[in-house]
Amino acid sequence: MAIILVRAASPGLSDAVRDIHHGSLQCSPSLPKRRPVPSPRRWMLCSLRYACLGLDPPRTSAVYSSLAVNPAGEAVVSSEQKVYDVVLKQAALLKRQLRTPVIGVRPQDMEMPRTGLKEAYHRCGDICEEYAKTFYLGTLLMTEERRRAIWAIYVWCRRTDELVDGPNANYITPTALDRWEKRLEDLFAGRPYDMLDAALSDTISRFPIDIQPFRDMIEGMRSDLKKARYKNFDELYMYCYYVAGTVGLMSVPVMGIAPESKATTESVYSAALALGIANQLTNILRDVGEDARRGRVYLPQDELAQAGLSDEDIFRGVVTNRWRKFMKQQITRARMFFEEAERGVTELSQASRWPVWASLLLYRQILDEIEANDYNNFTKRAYVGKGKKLLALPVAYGKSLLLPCSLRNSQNQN
Ligand SMILES: CC(C)=CCC/C(C)=C/CC/C(C)=C/CC/C(C)=C/[C@@H]1[C@@H](COP(=O)(O)OP(=O)(O)O)[C@]1(C)CC/C=C(\C)CC/C=C(\C)CCC=C(C)C
Ligand SMILES: [Mn+2]
Repeated sequence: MAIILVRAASPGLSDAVRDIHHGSLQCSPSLPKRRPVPSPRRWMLCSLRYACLGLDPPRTSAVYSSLAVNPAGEAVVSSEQKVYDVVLKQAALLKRQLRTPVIGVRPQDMEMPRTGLKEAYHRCGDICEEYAKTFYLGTLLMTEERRRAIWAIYVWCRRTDELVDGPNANYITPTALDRWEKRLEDLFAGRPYDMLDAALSDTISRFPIDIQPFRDMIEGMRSDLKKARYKNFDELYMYCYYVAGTVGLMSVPVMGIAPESKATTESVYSAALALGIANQLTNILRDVGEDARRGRVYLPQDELAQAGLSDEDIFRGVVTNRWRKFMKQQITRARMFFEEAERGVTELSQASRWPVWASLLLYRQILDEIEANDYNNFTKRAYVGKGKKLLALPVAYGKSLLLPCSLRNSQNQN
């Protein structure tokens, strides 16, 4: 049996990789079963996305409908529908837990003095500041408890990403990810392995956070280990949910919904999911050249083919009119997800809105920079300059003062 210790020293990100590499923890991951629930709203959204892009929705893929037919003629559930089921489940859990708060493992019950916990959160804040300075600044406006919780979640996500994207990525195996998942289960059970885990363990005892988005992020890292191509947008959507949509779902219970908001919990979760998807699509469009040099093409293969492009064009890295046209479509789609997300930000509790607006505005500007670079994302990294970054902060602050959309709409109706 594994003995789990809370380490006294403060570990860095690379320690996490080493720990799970040398650790002896095992587990058999079990993904929750998903139920196909056709939803007219999702169907409309998906078909709209295709129509606006001027793309033919491939008949063999399930992108534009909640239920579709695969090449073998079987009915399949689209990724958007599968993920929407997760959204519904998370929203239901949040509503239930807010009605009957469960007393979890409180910090005082854990075998770590309060000063240790303080130090753990402090370290999470430092890591967050080091890796995501603007976002860290935004969190400073949040209440202390929420800010620390977001730092702890950020650090867990960053460590998870670092496993497959960091300097030791070549040594990471599916077994190592299984061990990371076992560690996750342990910290959810109040048995953190190190001090950074302890901060998250404390956070999940204070906020109604579910384990599923965390498990799903690890699943995304598993897929990164074995998959370097995406047949269509349906496959890419699932990947984006795993590695980024999950972040949105993890964050909502901490950020909180404004007490005056009239929006449904599901719609706020949907917006959070959309922001994660939008960010990840943007990240993929920014990093086309960098990813290609690692042998990875995240862009949907069928859409590349429809545009008369192939992997070879990407490896060659020459900006042609075909490429520009293709990129315009991809950018349009990413912007649609940002638009969907915008509606949800205003529904968050007032103090949480600023960092989310800031990150939305800043990340979306990367798309403008790709355009400004004449779509050369092969050799030029789209980068938002300091001036524009600084300007986004007061704009985000102004937006965070607006009343929730749901309230404005209901006032207009009265
Ligand atoms: C305020 C805010 C943004 C809170 C989220 C904080 C948080 C917990 C972030 C974790 C991010 C993270 C480390 C994810 C791991 C996987 C990963 C790296 C995903 C990519 C992020 C960008 O990273 P970067 O540019 O550094 O990429 P490289 O590694 O260099 O390639 C992603 C593109 C995804 C990030 C996704 C989000 C930040 C989701 C944000 C959504 C919300 C906070 C929900 C807000 C609520 C509503 C209602 C809209
Ligand atoms: Mn990237």
